[in-house]
This record gives sequence, structure tokens and C-alpha cells, in this order.
Amino acid sequence: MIEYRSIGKTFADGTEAVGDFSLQLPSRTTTVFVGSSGCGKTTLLRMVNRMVDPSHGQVLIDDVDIATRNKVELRRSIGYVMQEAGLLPHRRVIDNVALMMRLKGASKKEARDRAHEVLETVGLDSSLANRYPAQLSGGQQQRVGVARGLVTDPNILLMDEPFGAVDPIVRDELQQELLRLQRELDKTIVFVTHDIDEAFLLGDQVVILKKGGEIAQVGSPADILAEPAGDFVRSFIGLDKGHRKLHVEERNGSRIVVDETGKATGVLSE
Ligand SMILES: Nc1ncnc2c1ncn2[C@@H]1O[C@H](COP(=O)(O)OP(=O)(O)OP(=O)(O)O)[C@@H](O)[C@H]1O
Repeated sequence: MIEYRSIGKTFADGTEAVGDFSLQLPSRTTTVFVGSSGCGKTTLLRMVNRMVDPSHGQVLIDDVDIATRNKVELRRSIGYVMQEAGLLPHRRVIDNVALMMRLKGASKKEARDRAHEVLETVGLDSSLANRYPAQLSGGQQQRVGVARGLVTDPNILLMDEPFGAVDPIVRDELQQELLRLQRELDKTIVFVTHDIDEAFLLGDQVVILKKGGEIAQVGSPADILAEPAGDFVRSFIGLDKGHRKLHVEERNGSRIVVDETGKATGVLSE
């Protein structure tokens, strides 16, 4: 489990990115931070692998305060997938992925074998392994980014708007692929997006944030849809405009979650 315990972050220039934030992220589930630009999502995410250290409070992983852990070691033990994949342009796809294994001390052969394996896991044809990133489509690059995050088989995977820069069709594909991977791999995923549909699709736990990392609501997609906590959330999730992909309907006395095609996707607990 990842736990934020009353943490805050004020940057050197005085910007308060996060005021006072507490939350538990259960293991082997996906938690999505969603909110408008600048609300502190990335800052919260980066506090899990100490790319950002909090100004106050603690982040714990399995009850250990990560401030007590070696920064480099911690960072290498956690997968990180960033926007636009962040691949090294002068390294071949295979080497971009294998590098993470090399950093953890694997031999060249071991690293490459594992990189091939994980490229296959994310659905990339092995013929692409020897290309350079610029010779791939945006969606393929993003898959490489996911492969790189997974190659060392970390328990925790941090994903910062990983599908933000691809077109909607490829984005749908990548989202479905991530759902499949999560069913297979069972990681603890922390995912950042500003897209509420993506948050509801991928999140077991969805955290809707206001400026300064203030939690407007946290819960399962079904719970948030059924009982939005006030006007900010209603407006953010689009209930006030009546165009939600998912919505709640009463059918035969039960409240069920229905997708945009009218198909029931879940029943709300009483
Ligand atoms: N290194 C930094 N120095 C100063 N201010 C920063 C720094 N990093 C982030 N901020 C500020 O902290 C606030 C929160 O930033 P953060 O990147 O966490 O937001 P976000 O919700 O991820 O935004 P976006 O969706 O635009 O990426 C913003 O006001 C941002 O300008």
C-alpha cells in the first residue's frame, strides 16, 4: 500500500503545488489522480518515487517512510511512464527498454532477453525492436514507454498522462491494453490524467482534485457517479451537461452503471 500522510509541497519559488494531502492507495489496484492543469497531480505522483520530496508530511510504501530509503534505489524499484514516452532518441527501441535492466545490474544478454519479452507483452512486434523511436508511431512509442516501465517487474507503476499525446482511437487501444495488462500483472498503478472518462475507465479508485491537491472527491467510479460530492464534482464529471459516457440508471429497483451504448457495466451496492 502507498500512503500519503498529511503531505504538502511548496516549491523554491513559493508556489504551493500541494497544501495538505492524505490518502491510502491500496496495493494491486489502480488509483487515478484527475483534475485540471496545475492542480498538483504530477507533483503528487512524483512524490512516490522521490523525484519530488515533500515540504512536509510523509509518503509510506508498505508502512516504510520512503524518506528513509535510498533515492536512486527507490526510483529504480518503481516503474515510471511519462507523457510522450520520453524515449532516448539515439538508442534503439530494444536498448531503451533494456537500459532499465542494465541499471539494475542485469547482464547485457539478460537485459535484452527480458526487453524482448516485455515488448511482446505490451503488444509490439519484435520487428520494431531495432528501430529508433522516431521510426515508430506515437502509439507504438507509448507502448515502448509502458514496456520500459514494466521491464524490471516493479510492484508499483507510475503513469503520468501516458496517453495524452496520441489520437483518440490509439488512445482507446492503449487504454484497453492497459486494462488487459493490469488483469495479468496485478500492479499497484498510480495514473495521472486530466480526462475524466479515462479516469473512470481505468481507475479502481478515482481522486478528483482541485487546485493545491485538495481532494474534491475520492471513490470508485460508480460511487462518484452515483453520489457526486457537490457542484464542483458534478460539473467536472459533466453530469450537469448530460453527456457522460457512464451514468447511473434505476432498473428493476436496482441502481446500475450504464455505458454510452446503454449496456450495464455494474450494479451499485446498496
Ligand atoms: N519545479 C517547480 N517549481 C515551481 N513550481 C512548480 C514546479 N513544478 C510544478 N510547479 C507548480 O505547481 C503546481 C502544480 O503542478 P503539477 O505539475 O503538479 O500540476 P498538474 O496537475 O500535474 O498539472 P498538468 O496537468 O498541467 O501537468 C503548478 O502551479 C505548477 O506550476
